[in-house]
Amino acid sequence: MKMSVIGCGYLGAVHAAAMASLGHEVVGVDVDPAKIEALAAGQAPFFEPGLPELLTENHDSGKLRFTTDIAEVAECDVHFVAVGTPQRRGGHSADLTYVNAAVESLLPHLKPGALVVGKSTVPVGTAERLAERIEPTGAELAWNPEFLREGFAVKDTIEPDRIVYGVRSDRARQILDDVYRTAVDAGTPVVVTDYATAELVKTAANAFLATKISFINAMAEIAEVTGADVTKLADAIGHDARIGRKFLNAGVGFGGGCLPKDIRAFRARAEELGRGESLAFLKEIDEINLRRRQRVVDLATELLGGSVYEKRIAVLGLAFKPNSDDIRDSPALDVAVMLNGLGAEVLAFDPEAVENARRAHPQLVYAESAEAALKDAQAVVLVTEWSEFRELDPAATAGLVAQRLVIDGRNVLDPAAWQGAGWTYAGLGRP
Ligand SMILES: NC(=O)c1ccc[n+]([C@@H]2O[C@H](COP(=O)([O-])OP(=O)(O)OC[C@H]3O[C@@H](n4cnc5c(N)ncnc54)[C@H](O)[C@@H]3O)[C@@H](O)[C@H]2O)c1
Ligand SMILES: O=c1ccn([C@@H]2O[C@H](COP(=O)(O)OP(=O)(O)O[C@H]3O[C@H](CO)[C@@H](O)[C@H](O)[C@H]3O)[C@@H](O)[C@H]2O)c(=O)[nH]1
Repeated sequence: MKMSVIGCGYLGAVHAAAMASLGHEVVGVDVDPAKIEALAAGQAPFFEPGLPELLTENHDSGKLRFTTDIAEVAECDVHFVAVGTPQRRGGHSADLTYVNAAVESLLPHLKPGALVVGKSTVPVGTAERLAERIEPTGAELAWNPEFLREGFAVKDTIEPDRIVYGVRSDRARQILDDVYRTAVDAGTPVVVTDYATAELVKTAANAFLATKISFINAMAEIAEVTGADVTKLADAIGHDARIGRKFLNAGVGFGGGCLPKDIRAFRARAEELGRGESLAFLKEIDEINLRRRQRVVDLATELLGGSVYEKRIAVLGLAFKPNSDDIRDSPALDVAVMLNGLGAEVLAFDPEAVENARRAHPQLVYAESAEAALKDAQAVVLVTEWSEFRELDPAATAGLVAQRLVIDGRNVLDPAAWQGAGWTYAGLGRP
């Protein structure tokens, strides 16, 4: 099948490459010439495991090409819309400028019978409105939210755990079945529904995940004043299959280009719909989450004798999570910026995110390696749980620092091992 992917960011680039590897003929379109230039040369413009291989493979087979010229999509039967829906400046709602612009740019190039497929995360009601623009051209709209996780994006796209179609016709459903033939034939659950439900499934899923993380972080806050261990608590409640252990890792909290903005936009949309009270709890979820960043800074202050001013602090991690170079709303970067703002001599390192962090925060000092960041540090703050940080040897690391103080913002180090090597260890919600 011939298809286009409009918007080749974290979601769109992976989607385009994955669709090509499933045998489709794909053209990826983006308004950013630098991104398109990299992708057209078979290079991933961001860090995502498995993406470079997929791009090279499909580039060589001729199944995948990239362009900034929207007119090149005219032959396509299916058009995925995967542009960004960031938080609106100065507000909480989603900025739909890019979705609207992408759809408007597509309209003159849609052939009758073409299917436009919304993948971006949008406020409920958006698809209904966009359909009014698309249907007069003889094309149709479907909403097909995406659930991939950064760091696992290739696998999540090729082998999703479920597929959701919001459709208005059986024909649209059949086209989507053909798009996802490999997964459908492998028995992947497919939920076929209307636009509003499809849009809501996505925001509800992210709201639930955010709630689960903030729930355990609220337990961490209680653990901190009672001497309890939130990691043991998570293990114990997680053994209950109705609760489950996943997404119960307490720490510096959630960030990234999705969870924070999606819960805010969901709440804003509920307010517009006159149901603000239904999602009022998401404000608490957001606040608990942001408090955890402050908690790391407060711990550093307390353990460094009441002030971080002119204290040398190694910050390990800048990306919002490991296996990603994404720094959007990153708790790790936020902690580095807060410490720096308090006058600490921060030396930050991340295996993949330094370049992005440097562009956003040139005032920070970045190290070339974890060892370089640790050198002469008076405190070590681990805020993104890359495996190279989890595997640090406390005895060897002790030789690099000026003072053996580690704040484990992700609760991934073994407190006994670090304490055994002479370190003061502080986790979040664990003694
Ligand atoms: N990143 C993820 O893991 C993920 C997962 C599921 C859903 N989503 C959703 O997918 C959407 C995209 O997210 P992302 O993380 O890829 O964002 P992103 O900012 O990385 O990418 C968006 C891309 O769209 C391009 N763009 C903007 N306007 C355009 C236009 N008119 N025509 C063509 N291209 C245009 C931008 O240049 C950019 O490359 C969002 O709605 C997000 O919530 C993201
Ligand atoms: O127990 C946990 C699990 C995650 N996190 C943090 O939560 C954030 C989000 O993690 P994750 O959900 O793995 O990352 P994303 O790639 O942003 O994926 C989320 O957002 C995507 C975009 O909407 C969805 O497609 C995915 O299904 C959804 O998991 C990160 O900062 C993690 O460090 C925790 O603090 N504790």
